Amino acid sequence: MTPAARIETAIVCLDRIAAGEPAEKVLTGWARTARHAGSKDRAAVRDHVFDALRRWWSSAVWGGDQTGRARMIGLLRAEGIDPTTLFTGAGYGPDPLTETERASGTAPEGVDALDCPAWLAPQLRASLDQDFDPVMTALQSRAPVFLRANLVKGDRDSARSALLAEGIETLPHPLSPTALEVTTNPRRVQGSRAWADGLVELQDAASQAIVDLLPLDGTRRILDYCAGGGGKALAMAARTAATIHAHDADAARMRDLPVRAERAGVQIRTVAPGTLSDEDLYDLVLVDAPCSGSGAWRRSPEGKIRLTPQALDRLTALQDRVLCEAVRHVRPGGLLAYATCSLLDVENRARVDHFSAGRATEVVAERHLTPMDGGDGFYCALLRFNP
Ligand SMILES: C[S@@+](CC[C@H](N)C(=O)[O-])C[C@H]1O[C@@H](n2cnc3c(N)ncnc32)[C@H](O)[C@@H]1O
Repeated sequence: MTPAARIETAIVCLDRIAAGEPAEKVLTGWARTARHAGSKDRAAVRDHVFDALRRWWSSAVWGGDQTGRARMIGLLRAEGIDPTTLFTGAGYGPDPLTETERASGTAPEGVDALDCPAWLAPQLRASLDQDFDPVMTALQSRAPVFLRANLVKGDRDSARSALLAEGIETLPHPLSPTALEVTTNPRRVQGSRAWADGLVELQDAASQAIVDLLPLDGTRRILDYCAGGGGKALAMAARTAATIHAHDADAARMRDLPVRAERAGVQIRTVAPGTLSDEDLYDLVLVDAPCSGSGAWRRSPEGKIRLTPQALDRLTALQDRVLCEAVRHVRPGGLLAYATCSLLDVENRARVDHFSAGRATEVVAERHLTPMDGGDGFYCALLRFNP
């Protein structure tokens, strides 16, 4: 595919996404039928689409309209590239710009320039304070690729050397003693020997830092109540000999966990939803709660355009419910860790305060991370239950 043809394909995908179809479904649907497209074409189309999602509002203002075509024109203008060099109509590329398109489009201002959903700006501003502008700016760019060195199989240096031998360069990242930032060939990681042998796992550095915060020494039984794919359960298992149980309301989300645990050389027992009883008590229960994902909008930018006030209300109600369910499994004197990848106070400290009201709990540690720290935005509070 020519560079222009990749842009034309991204335009078609963006129009379907704007009409409500999920981005992943649109991209995989296109890739399945596009026999002429090689792996570099697929990656380039995906990058165009995700760049436009991250810059949903600014690209539309630069391009002068809300269409996929205007957004791609806008992205090029924002990067200082004259769109007429690619919009020529040649080689399955987009048609030349009309007179109206040439005359339209301006530099975005205010929340549009930051690609912040206008309705959410007051809440994000209040939550982030003076970091609002730099965090929103950071969320307009792609996320770095991070790995977690698996301490069961070696240390961070040995993982680095093994990756380097396969042409993958990394740098230690200060957010966690296990974090490596991939600086060359990130797309090779999952085909590498180091990954297949379980020396490293793909995991955001902030996610690793949240696990570092958990006091695992001295714990015998840990419940990961919202385990999902098990990223945090695996990171905990690499640091402790405690028994770890992984639970999720949606059992299908834990489907790959046994294979991942085997690759990592750790043991995690999955617990089917609905099978935990009130007698199942743990020293530590982690609630990595379903949330807006606003801290991870670099990685999953579609969330930024789909979130609505109603969806946020539903999420905070769900967070309250999950906390109430999970606390039944904390032993007296045990710990409950509440985490989200959200930047919003309403999903973070406000939920902890709401939950703690009238309960004999004490917040013993709390951490807020934003993309300014290098990884995703994350929040974690550690609560002790006084018997
Ligand atoms: C943020 S994700 C977890 C990510 C995971 N801990 C990781 O590190 O990879 C939140 C998870 O909560 C689960 N969930 C939603 N409602 C739940 C509930 N009532 N009880 C338990 N899990 C729930 C979702 O299915 C989802 O997998």
